Amino acid sequence: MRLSRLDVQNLRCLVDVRFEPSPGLNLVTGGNGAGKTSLVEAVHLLGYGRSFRGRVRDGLVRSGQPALSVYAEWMDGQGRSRRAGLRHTGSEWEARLDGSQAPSLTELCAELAVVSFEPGSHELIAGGAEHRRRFLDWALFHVEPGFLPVWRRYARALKQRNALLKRGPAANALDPWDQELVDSGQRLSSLRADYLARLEPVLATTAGEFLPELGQAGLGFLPGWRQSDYPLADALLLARDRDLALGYTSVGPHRADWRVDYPALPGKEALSRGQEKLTALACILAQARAFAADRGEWPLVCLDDLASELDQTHLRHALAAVLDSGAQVILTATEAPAVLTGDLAPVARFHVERGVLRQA
Ligand SMILES: Nc1ncnc2c1ncn2[C@@H]1O[C@H](COP(=O)(O)OP(=O)(O)OP(=O)(O)O)[C@@H](O)[C@H]1O
Repeated sequence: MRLSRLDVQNLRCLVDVRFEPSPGLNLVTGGNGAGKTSLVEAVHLLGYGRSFRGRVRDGLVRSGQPALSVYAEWMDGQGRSRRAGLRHTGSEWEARLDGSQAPSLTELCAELAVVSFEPGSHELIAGGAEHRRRFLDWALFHVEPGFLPVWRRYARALKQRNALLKRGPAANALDPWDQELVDSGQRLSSLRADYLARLEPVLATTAGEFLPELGQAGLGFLPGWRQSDYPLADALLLARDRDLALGYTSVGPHRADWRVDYPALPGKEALSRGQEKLTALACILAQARAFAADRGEWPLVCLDDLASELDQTHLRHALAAVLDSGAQVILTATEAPAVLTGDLAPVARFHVERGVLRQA
């Protein structure tokens, strides 16, 4: 995946910016509030339909403007030129992919694979399970063609079941939706478990590069019900009275989670903030490596403000790991990190000031 052009209009402080990154390492420097993260958010928006700082309606559109727009051109793994554009008002959007109307944002996001590490990424380890489910489902969305239909079936059945639970129905009205949840949920869960099993050795290698002192990292999957005790159908039945009282479905794959285990530590609570960040970075890079192994090309790697998150040694390891693979990287920093002055890789330099980007 090689981004060659990114045009951004009216996204936070970026009024009208054109970014033409090189295929390798791109360093974007600028002072606080200059617009570095906004540039990375523009890339992320095309890859995820949202920012890592929230949804478009949460302040992504420049104040006083009706909509933002982002346009990108890139080369995919098969050497084909691709282009995509998105205009978003915060509530409504229109998107084009290779010159045609994109029927859904999902379709757009399936084409441009992006992984981002940013100052909030430690939430992947320290935050709620929704961060980790999103991480897991992003990977499956890109590498497992059967995932999206199953995920949609499950989400629809869950919505219907929850609506019935809120109304306090006759219990047997739940039966067809329980069956649908079981059929799609078991499949969803086994796709997630299989993916984590494939990711585990990649994570062990990657985490070993950053945190060798913690021993070999392992991954534990928590499917969202006590799978080792009973199947999902029984879990739903057993939870039915509680679900009726709560008004929502309390067990199932929508409550799934996963965790990173280190033999040297009793649990994730024992990680320092820096170790949380390094573990999150290892997970994100492992995910990108696993993506590359499946798809034959690396996703675009965005590393926002990485130098303020890591010490120089870890920064060098992280950049070397990504750049050795030939991935395209967008790295932002208030100042050029010292490790970039060595022989790491050729660097294309850009500078942003009050929302105006220029090649440095
Ligand atoms: N909706 C908006 N409309 C206009 N300006 C905005 C909007 N949201 C944020 N901003 C401004 O855009 C800038 C955001 O910059 P950004 O977060 O990209 O900075 P940065 O270069 O990453 O800075 P830092 O180094 O401090 O993280 C800030 O100056 C902020 O005040």
